[in-house]
Amino acid sequence: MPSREARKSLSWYLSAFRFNIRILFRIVGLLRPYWLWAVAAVLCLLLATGASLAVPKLLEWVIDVGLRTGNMSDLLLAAGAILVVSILRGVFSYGQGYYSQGLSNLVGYDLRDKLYNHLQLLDFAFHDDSETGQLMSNMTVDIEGVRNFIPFGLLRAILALVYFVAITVILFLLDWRLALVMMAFIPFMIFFTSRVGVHIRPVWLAVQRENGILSTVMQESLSGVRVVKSFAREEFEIDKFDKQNQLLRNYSLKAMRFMAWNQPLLLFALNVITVIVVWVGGIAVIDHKLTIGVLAAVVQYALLMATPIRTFGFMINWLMRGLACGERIFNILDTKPKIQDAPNAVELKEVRGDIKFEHVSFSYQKGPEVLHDINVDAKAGQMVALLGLTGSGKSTLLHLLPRFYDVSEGRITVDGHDVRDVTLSSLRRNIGLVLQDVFLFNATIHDNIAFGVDDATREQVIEAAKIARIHDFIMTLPDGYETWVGERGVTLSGGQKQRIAIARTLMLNPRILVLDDSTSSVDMETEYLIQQALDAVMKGRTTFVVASRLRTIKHADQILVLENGHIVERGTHDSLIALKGRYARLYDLQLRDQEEFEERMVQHDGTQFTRAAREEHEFPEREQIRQREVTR
Ligand SMILES: Nc1ncnc2c1ncn2[C@@H]1O[C@H](COP(=O)(O)OP(=O)(O)OP(=O)(O)O)[C@@H](O)[C@H]1O
Repeated sequence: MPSREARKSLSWYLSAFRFNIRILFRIVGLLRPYWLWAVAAVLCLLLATGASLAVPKLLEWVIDVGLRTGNMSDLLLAAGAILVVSILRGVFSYGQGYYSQGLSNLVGYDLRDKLYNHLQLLDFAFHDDSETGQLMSNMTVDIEGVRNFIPFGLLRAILALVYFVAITVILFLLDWRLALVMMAFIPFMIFFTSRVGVHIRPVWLAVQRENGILSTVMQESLSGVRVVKSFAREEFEIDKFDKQNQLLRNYSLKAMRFMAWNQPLLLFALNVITVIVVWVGGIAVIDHKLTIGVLAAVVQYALLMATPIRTFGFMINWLMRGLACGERIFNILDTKPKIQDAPNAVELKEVRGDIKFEHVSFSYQKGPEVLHDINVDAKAGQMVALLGLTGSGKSTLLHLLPRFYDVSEGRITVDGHDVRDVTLSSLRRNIGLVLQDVFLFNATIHDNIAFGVDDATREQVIEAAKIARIHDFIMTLPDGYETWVGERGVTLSGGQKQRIAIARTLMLNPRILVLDDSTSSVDMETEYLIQQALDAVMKGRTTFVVASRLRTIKHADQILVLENGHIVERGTHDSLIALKGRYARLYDLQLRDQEEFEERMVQHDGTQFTRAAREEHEFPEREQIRQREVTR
């Protein structure tokens, strides 16, 4: 009866084996669309193997027949046959390399597409939890791992197996006693290979994981390079990268150490056994029980056995690496987006824009509830402004409308349709978004504005840019609309980026607008332009806006004041001021100085301010308001 420990470890091995086999079958399944390539690769592989295995047999014939009879024509025939077989072997080896590499590239291409498409479909919740660097590493290093596994792991495994079985059969046909001696090698091979396989698999998983972390470190410090430099933390970042790089190097070296041991041990065991074969065979030749030709062929085949053995040692590494990479890729592919079309979802057509939040509560994944029993009734064309301290849940509320996340309780309707009952594409097509963190693509201004619309004309783009009050600025650039916006739009200011984002949203001509308008850090002139752009965009559309500008808030049909995820006050500007509650206090604290400044702005020509006027406006009055708030 095996001990409990042994049983436990046996069952662990079995379940690990089953798990690996499942991944292996899934990787093999990736070959299905290219089965002809796979068949061609295996066929070439078999023929190349057959050709190389024929050579020792021909050699035996040369020795035992050609040399003994001294017949020149027999010798020439044998030499010619060896030449032809060698040429064939070269041709088939080329075919095998061509088809197996082709196959691996085709599978790599497919897998990259599949993974990328899936990443595009996965919801916000998945991306909230994922690191960009890990995903980049999945897309590159892991796919390479699976791709390389096909020629170097899978096809070589077949090659090694075919070689091994064929040589064994030939050895038995040549001399079964010597073949039996050779078979003593098999237990060594199984022992060494499985040991290496078991140990190297977690090491490769660690290598892939650390690779992902390294990508994350790199991606973060490069995209945050301005923060790094402004805090003079270059040394810290270099050190962080170096530590992670060392970790990756150590794991890679560990994997190589396992590898490096495996092959020499296997080859040593094979050589010892070959010596025994020569010794046993030599005695048989001396006793005239065996011809020299047969012994020479047996020794040749024993030496040829080194090829599959070397391949086994090598292939186990690619196999385990491929399985580790496959596991990471399939983990993503198996993640189902939680936000997707219901089976009987309908198209949202001819949207009027009536929006209702009915008893909506929401929490992120397993976190605490951040919105509690939210009720909003926005009629088509109305503007709803959200106001509240930071972290009160304003952005979260906006994100529920286009179904970036699904409500935990209650429902949200557009024209009476629950947003979960309509198709995501039709819902999002009708909702224009300008979010807090404006993201521009590494493309021209034209392409950035036209992003949501296929085949948008330059006229349409210019029209949108004019409404968004960005056209005049674009025309001052040497390349105009063809100006290349750098990665993340770094060549533009915050206010310019925001207006391009507004133009991009305008291109969609949506009936519903969601604006997370928190660009409070721009200068007054830009602020004025953004305000004009927003006014133009909101006209005639149902708008939900997180507003920091008084004009927006004052003109809202409904103002919702949020506090810790609750709507604590609602109404129009005047009714809420009269209420003298939280809104009135926020107004005093944040907005009143804007109003007074706007009044003065009208006296100046609306857009131009002197620095003195701005300072005179901003500091003393804001200070007085704060004083009022403190003494209240
Ligand atoms: N992706 C997320 N995962 C988990 N919690 C989140 C996530 N986004 C926001 N939260 C939490 O939800 C709460 C509400 O955040 P939200 O961003 O909606 O506030 P906000 O009012 O828009 O703040 P701000 O004015 O600063 O943008 C906060 O406690 C925040 O920590």
